[in-house]
Amino acid sequence: MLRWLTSGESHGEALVGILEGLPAGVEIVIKDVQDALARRRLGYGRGARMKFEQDAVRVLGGLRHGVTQGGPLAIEIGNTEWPKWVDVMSSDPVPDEALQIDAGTGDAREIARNRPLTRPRPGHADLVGMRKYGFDDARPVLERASARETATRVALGTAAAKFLEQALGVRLVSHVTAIGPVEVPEDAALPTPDDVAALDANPVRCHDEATAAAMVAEIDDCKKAGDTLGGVVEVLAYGVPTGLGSYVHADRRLDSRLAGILMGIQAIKGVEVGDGFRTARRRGSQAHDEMVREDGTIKRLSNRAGGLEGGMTNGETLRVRAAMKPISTVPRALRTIDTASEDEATAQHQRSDVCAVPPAAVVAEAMVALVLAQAAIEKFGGDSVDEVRRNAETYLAAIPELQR
Ligand SMILES: Cc1cc2nc3c(=O)[nH]c(=O)nc-3n(C[C@H](O)[C@H](O)[C@H](O)COP(=O)(O)O)c2cc1C
Ligand SMILES: C=C(O[C@@H]1CC(C(=O)O)=C[C@@H](OP(=O)(O)O)[C@H]1O)C(=O)O
Repeated sequence: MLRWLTSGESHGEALVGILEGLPAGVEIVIKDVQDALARRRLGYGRGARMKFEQDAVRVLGGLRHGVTQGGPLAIEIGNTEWPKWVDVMSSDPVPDEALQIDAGTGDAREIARNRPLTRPRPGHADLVGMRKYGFDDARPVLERASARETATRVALGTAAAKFLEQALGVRLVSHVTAIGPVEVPEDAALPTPDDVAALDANPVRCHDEATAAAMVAEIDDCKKAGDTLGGVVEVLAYGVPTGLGSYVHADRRLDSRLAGILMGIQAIKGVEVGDGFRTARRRGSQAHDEMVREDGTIKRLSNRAGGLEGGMTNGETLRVRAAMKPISTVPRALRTIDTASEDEATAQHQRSDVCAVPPAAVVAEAMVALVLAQAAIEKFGGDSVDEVRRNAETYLAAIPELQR
């Protein structure tokens, strides 16, 4: 069984992630995690914080000499913003004076940091979190609801992706298919693992050059207007063995597990598998993937299902999409209320991303890697990479000739 947990706040000292159940023998070095985190920081439209903060990675357990040992993998990502937040986010109580900055002479940013947040921002967890956990300050809500936490998911997802590649030859690709109203044409070629370096280098992680340029222009336009944008990301997994997931029960279906995990990313509001909602508008003859036998093996004439039938991988490329809502902290401040008075208010905005769709693609890729690794370990078992590989080969070799 593969499971994971994350802990930590956006402006706390560090985030921590634990991945338990990863087989021994996965080759991974700290630089792999740093590189993955660097990819998550990329993207045109990201806010000021991405420019000055670094992800300070430490591996605290589970890895020895660049090889996983079978025990829980523990990764710490230090927030280099921490020195500014030592008092506000202190785990031990601090004297009141530590948080009181002179309103006349103090630094405006510091005053804003220290003051209780009583103007909940529409689109964020602020108001409901205050009600639910009994806070009169939205600070603790936003600290944990923040997508800063996705850094930990990407770190853990890196280990899952290394396992998938080394044990099964699976390779993942993530890209952006829409930013606001600007979309990649429906018939555009899908990126492959060979395109990953070019996607990393593209400012909006888009495979189609003309669309990428239009996306950048849309972000510029939106920024000028004091507004924010969402979009759509797609994750592709190449080389996934057939038979991960199951049709026998709802919670064992791989499509339900992928949808759940992708919806668990902050700001994701919809998930599509394969052609997704477009399939619903087609007739059956145009919706499914016909099979023919070619050179002794089964070949599909299309991949509209996105590599999933009956909640199981069918051996075709896995293809899932996630739709992200526009960033909630809108510079052109939205109306809100004040929980400390009856005054009308506008939501606080200091700094924020205008568009975080490119990093959301990297986060979605990490989440798909974790779910696929989990499903692969369930299907094949094994305590080491070699054992998982052997078990997978034996299973695949036992599939009757006429079903291959
Ligand atoms: C990679 C990433 C970066 C984000 N950056 C911001 C940001 O800078 N400002 C903001 O208001 N929301 C940002 N968000 C979105 C918020 O965290 C999210 O809208 C908020 O948690 C509420 O969304 P929910 O209703 O889906 O939880 C980001 C989301 C992701 C995935
Ligand atoms: C720090 C990250 O993303 C943050 C996610 C986020 C939010 O509200 O979700 C708000 C912003 O942080 P702040 O409010 O401190 O400016 C982003 O920078 C990150 O992705 O590493």
